[in-house]
Amino acid sequence: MRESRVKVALIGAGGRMGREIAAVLAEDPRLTLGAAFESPHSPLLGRSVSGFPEIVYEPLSESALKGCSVGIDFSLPEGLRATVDAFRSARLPLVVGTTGLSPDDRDYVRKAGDEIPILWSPNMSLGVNLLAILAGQAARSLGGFDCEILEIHHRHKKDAPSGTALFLGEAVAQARNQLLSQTGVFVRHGLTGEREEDAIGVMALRGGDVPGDHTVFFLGPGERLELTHRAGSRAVFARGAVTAAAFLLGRPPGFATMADVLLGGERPEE
Ligand SMILES: NC(=O)C1=CN([C@@H]2O[C@H](COP(=O)(O)OP(=O)(O)OC[C@H]3O[C@@H](n4cnc5c(N)ncnc54)[C@H](O)[C@@H]3O)[C@@H](O)[C@H]2O)C=CC1
Ligand SMILES: O=C(O)C1=N[C@H](C(=O)O)C[C@H](O)C1
Repeated sequence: MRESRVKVALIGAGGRMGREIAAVLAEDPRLTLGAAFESPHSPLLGRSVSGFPEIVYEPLSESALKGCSVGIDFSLPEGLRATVDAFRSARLPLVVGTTGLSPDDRDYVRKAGDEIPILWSPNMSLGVNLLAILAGQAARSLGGFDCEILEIHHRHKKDAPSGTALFLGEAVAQARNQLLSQTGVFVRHGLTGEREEDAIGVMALRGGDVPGDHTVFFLGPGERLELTHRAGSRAVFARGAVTAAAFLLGRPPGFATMADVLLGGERPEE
């Protein structure tokens, strides 16, 4: 029988998230896997993808994108610009979940929205995107409280703090009319002196197989508020990524976030 489902090009297909997304696509009624891209140095090249015996891991190329209608990237920042360029040339929409991006990388992704539908979000879960809104509201309501953010991730995570922790910090900073790049404190060690009043501490723990925990603390005189999100497994991120890919299909060029997909565009600053 001819495959009628929309084909997805998956970048970072052999990684933890890539494999999780392939598993979601194997069950999805509308979208399926069309191509599985891996690093040119990956030992997986040439091997079949689990659940898709006809598809082998290969390095990204424009010719291999043919037949695919949308891309999903969960890889590393190093290769991201080349991936964005390939999707711009092919005029295909792209979902990016990769974190650890520099401010310039983020601008590069955003700018691609002039040419293709593109979405970047450091966290594809509904709960975290709502948490960013709640954290912004709390920051506005709890003037004078100190804000600290703590994240915990598995031992294999390569970037710190997590993209989500930075996103939450940006939501709090924005609600206070500040910039996280100016008020964020990412390390404390030794004789640090007293806490700066406007500081937003963003701290990372690593260990075990934790899929992703984030807590935003508001610490005030005699009381504290803790807003926590815990991902039960990576499946929540994978399902979110596939939903985002379906969202981009048929849309005009533009930059989107998961707030557009899951919350009708409601963002932390609103
Ligand atoms: N936005 C979200 O909801 C989430 C984002 N992430 C982020 O996704 C990224 C990947 O996470 P994991 O899957 O845990 O990492 P991983 O290290 O298991 O997988 C990354 C994969 O990308 C491949 N890769 C590297 N360079 C490549 C290139 N140029 N072309 C194609 N493939 C390439 C690697 O060989 C590896 O297989 C990280 O930045 C992580 O923080 C992870 C979970 C959720
Ligand atoms: O690397 C991970 O695993 C995760 N990365 C994302 C991040 O950096 O925020 C999202 C999620 O928490 C899992």
